[in-house]
Amino acid sequence: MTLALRRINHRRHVGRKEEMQGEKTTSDRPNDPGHLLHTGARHSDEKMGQSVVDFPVAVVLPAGGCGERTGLGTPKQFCSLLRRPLISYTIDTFHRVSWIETIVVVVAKESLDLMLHIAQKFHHTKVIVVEGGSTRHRSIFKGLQAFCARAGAPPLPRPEVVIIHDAVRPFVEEELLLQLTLAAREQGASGATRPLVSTVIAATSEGYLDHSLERAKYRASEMPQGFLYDIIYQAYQRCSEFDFEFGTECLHLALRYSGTNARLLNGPPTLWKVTYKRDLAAAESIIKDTLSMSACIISGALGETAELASRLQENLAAHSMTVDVFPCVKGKNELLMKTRNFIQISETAASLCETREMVKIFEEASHALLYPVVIVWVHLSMSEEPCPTEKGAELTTIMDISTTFRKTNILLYGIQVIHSKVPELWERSVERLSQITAALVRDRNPALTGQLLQA
Ligand SMILES: Nc1ccn([C@@H]2O[C@H](COP(=O)(O)OP(=O)(O)OP(=O)(O)O)[C@@H](O)[C@H]2O)c(=O)n1
Ligand SMILES: O=P(O)(O)OC[C@@H](O)[C@@H](O)[C@@H](O)CO
Repeated sequence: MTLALRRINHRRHVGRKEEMQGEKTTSDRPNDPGHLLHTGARHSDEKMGQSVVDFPVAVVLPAGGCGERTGLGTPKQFCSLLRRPLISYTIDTFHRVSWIETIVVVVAKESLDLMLHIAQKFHHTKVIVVEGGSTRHRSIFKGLQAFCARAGAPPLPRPEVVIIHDAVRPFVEEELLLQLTLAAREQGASGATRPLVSTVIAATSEGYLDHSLERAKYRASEMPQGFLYDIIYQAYQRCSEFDFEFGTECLHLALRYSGTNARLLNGPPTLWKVTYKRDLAAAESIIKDTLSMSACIISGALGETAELASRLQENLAAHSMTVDVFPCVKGKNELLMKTRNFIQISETAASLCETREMVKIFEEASHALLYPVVIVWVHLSMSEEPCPTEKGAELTTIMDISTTFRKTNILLYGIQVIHSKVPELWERSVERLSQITAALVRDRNPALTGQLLQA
């Protein structure tokens, strides 16, 4: 689908002076990042969702704000996490849901071209970009209007259910989307909620406590939210200027203007919204956690490298990494596509040819397009005095090919480890190798690519 750019009237976003939203809620269950991002295998939910969602579903992602509360010059939805804009992570989650047909992204006029570029660069082919409004509600309404006949642009197929989700909430689960969609189809509206962390109080105009609310009776309203398209569209058609300007709750509009009481669903702690600068760091940390949970060691067939592979596998488990070991990756393309971290152990630089072969498969499949792939090349030197010229040659090779790989988001690191005959020295080297490898996989720092580190 070509990306259609709809220039619908637009006025600049004027920062709303809303109460600062509460902090991210504390986790009432382990914040397991593993399921948040589709970093490899497709989810079985997609098949399940496809069987029950036999009606058209679309998404509207309001992304027209300027992110004033981050204090950054770039609107937070376009700030990079692991060299990819935050909004692309949110889009990708919806993009992978097979029963979602269209994703309307609503951005400020000055971000239209940038958003189109992001959609094209990261293959977000379900995306339609429209111009937003001066407030979030106005932007959402612009997004909904993309499904109506508009002068100068063909309307999009009208969905039965529309999911509205803040573009700056990157961690949303497909299972929740399915529940909200089915609830919205049945009830007319549905929304995700979380327990309140702080108590809500009302202040007098002089700045004193007027009263506080009984926290147990209230919930925090999060996103995503689902609506029968006609319900929410009618609500926005009837929405007052005050609500357009100062409102923050779509569920309220559905109740007030369409008489629809939304069904409320408990959402996971991952629904938090990136609001402040520190939330960007938190989001990147969660993405790194997700990407560094598993790895594949390619050990070659030699006894020494296989033995080191097994030691490394054991030690990386202590870094909460699930590691598979294979002598080679020939014929394992499916495995390659599910893995983001590779550790190649060899006694000679010749194995870098196999690395090149692996990277060729990644490039053909655009495997590293959305998430960086890490390759740690471990050179096991059986000689206590490695030959300096050989080491120099290896370093040059590593530096050369890592520069080429980085262009396709593949990060190649080198580590040399000397197989000392002194057991204590060898043990220490293996431990250091494990720590360096775990750190390289976890941090995915482009600055260290092409180096030959010493374990
Ligand atoms: N005129 C606006 C204002 C906000 N949003 C979007 O609504 C979502 C939630 O809003 P918020 O977190 O408040 O974003 P900003 O308005 O950008 O933040 P700030 O209030 O700090 O400026 C964001 O994805 C934001 O881009 C929008 O589409 N159009
Ligand atoms: O006020 P903000 O623009 O930061 O947040 C908008 C929404 O995310 C917020 O109102 C949720 O509680 C959903 O209704």
